[in-house]
Parts: sequence; C-alpha cells; structure tokens
Amino acid sequence: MEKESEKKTADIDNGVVAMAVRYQGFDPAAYLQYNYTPPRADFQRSDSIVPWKLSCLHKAFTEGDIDGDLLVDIGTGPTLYQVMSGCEVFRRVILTDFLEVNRKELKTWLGGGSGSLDWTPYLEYVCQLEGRSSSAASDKASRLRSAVTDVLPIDVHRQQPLASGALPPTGADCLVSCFCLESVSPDVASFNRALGNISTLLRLGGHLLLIGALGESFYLGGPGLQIPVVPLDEAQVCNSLKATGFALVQLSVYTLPPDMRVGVDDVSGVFFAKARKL
Ligand SMILES: C[S@@+](CC[C@H](N)C(=O)[O-])C[C@H]1O[C@@H](n2cnc3c(N)ncnc32)[C@H](O)[C@@H]1O
Ligand SMILES: O=S(=O)(c1ccc2c(c1)CN[C@@H](CF)C2)N1CCSCC1
Repeated sequence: MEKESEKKTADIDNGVVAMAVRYQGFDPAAYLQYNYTPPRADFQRSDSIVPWKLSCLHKAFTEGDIDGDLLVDIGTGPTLYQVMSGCEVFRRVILTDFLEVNRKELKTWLGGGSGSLDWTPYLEYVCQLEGRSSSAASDKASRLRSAVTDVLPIDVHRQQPLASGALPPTGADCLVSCFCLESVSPDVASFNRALGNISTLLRLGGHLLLIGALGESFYLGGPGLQIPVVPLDEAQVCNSLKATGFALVQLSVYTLPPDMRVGVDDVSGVFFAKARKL
C-alpha cells in the first residue's frame, strides 16, 4: 500500500518529468521571435515592456546596495538582456540553462557569432541608461563577452541545481532569473521548492532579482509547442519569497497593453522583484 507521502513524491516527480519532456521541443529562435521582437520589443514605444524591464534591471544593479564578484543568471534561455547591466557591476557572470540548444545559442553569441537575434538595440538602450553614447554598444558587447566565464547546465528542481564545485564555496553574490521558475514548475509547491533550491546558490545577504509572468497559464516554446505555466499573482510572489527566506526590497508590476497580447502566451503582466537572502 503506497503511503500518502510516497504518492505525493511520485506526483511531484511525474509533474517535473513531464515538464522536462515538454521542453525537449523548445525552439530558441522561435521563442526569441515571439517575445524579443516588435511589438513586445519596440524601443520606440514609451509604453513598451522593453524600456520598463531594462530600466528595472539597470536601476537595481546601480542603486548602490548590490555588489560583489559573481552574478549568476538562472534559466538564461537564449537571451542576454538580463545581464547587460549586471556585467558592468560584477567581475564574473555565469549563465545557466536546462537545454543544450539554449546553451549553444548563448555560446554562439559569446564566441562573437551572430545568434538568432541581433541584441544591438538592447545593448544600445542599456548604454543610454548608463549615460554612454549608443555607439558604445559594441564596447558593451565586448565587456559582456569578457565577463561571462561559464555557460552551465542547471535544473532548478534539484536540491543542488548546479554541478558540485560549479560555484565558489561562498556561492554567488547575486542571482538574476527571468521567466524561468513559473515556466518550469507544474504548480505553486514546485515553484516554491525551486525558489528554495536556487536560494542555496546565493550567499547570505546576497540579492535575487526575480522577473516573471503574472497570470500566465501557458506560452509557446516553439511552433505549436504549448508549455504550461503556473499562474502567479503579486501576493503569491511575495508569499513565496518570504517562505523561502528572502526579504522583499522592491516589487514593481507592468501590465501588458492589449496589443502586446499576441497569442504566444496569455500573460497579463510582468513582475520585477528585488529581494535579499536573510
Ligand atoms: C520562458 S524561458 C525564459 C528564458 C529567459 N530567461 C528569458 O528571460 O526569456 C524558460 C527557460 O527555462 C529553462 N528550463 C526548463 N526547465 C528547466 C529546469 N528544470 N531548470 C532550469 N531551467 C529550466 C528553459 O530551457 C528556458 O530557457
Ligand atoms: O515581458 S516580455 O513581453 C516577455 C518576455 C518573455 C516571456 C513573456 C513576456 C511571457 N511569457 C514568458 C513565458 F515564460 C516568456 N518581454 C519581451 C520584450 S523584452 C522584455 C520582456
């Protein structure tokens, strides 16, 4: 007779395994096209989400309470926008993802190749935020390429998400993670466990910059590939951070304009949370 606790563990594992199987069809190029080109990535629109998100990251990294040596991005995917400000603050940046196709996409760009998306508009915008001329974008790209020392496999559902020895014994000084945890977790309990797992990678007093989807139940990870997302609201984000030993420093929310709801997901908003590990 299976005990209730054994059944719950089995259910947890089945949900995580099913999610991992679903991700085998993830298409980095399609994902970038869906989310990181206009109308969602329109630098000419003042109400576009790109200026909002890049400004949140710039402010968080430069307002003086975040410092250290090592920044780790959790569930990087094929995107680089999330570390364009952080690479100016930290000597070392580590990128991570579950899928080899995404790690390959990152390594192509880091190696000087042109990946599936031209990140120049993002680099130019962050240069403007930093008071540099937008012509400094190529210099920033070089600094980012120099700062990234590793692109590592990760599984946030493991109590030890990275291989042992991947980080210094003291852990990372700062974590950033965008649209990952809610997009890989079958339910809130799994989301909370994953948040607790990545917290083990961060030193005490270190900061977590967590960006994610609000009210989202699915997204397209490729043509016809619906990936389930655990729907979150602001209260849940706050509760999850508190339950996993973080002090919330700042929470900002962006509501997607109707014309940015383009069918590639059912997201209603985006949250930006800055938290500190107690
Ligand atoms: C919605 S994408 C987010 C990508 C990127 N961070 C962004 O801001 O757009 C979710 C990412 O989580 C990764 N992923 C899937 N399962 C994972 C797991 N168990 N642990 C860590 N990352 C995972 C996927 O490969 C994918 O790159
Ligand atoms: O906020 S976005 O519109 C965005 C960016 C990525 C995602 C979503 C939304 C919603 N679905 C997520 C599935 F995990 C992925 N955005 C796209 C332009 S650049 C800044 C981020």
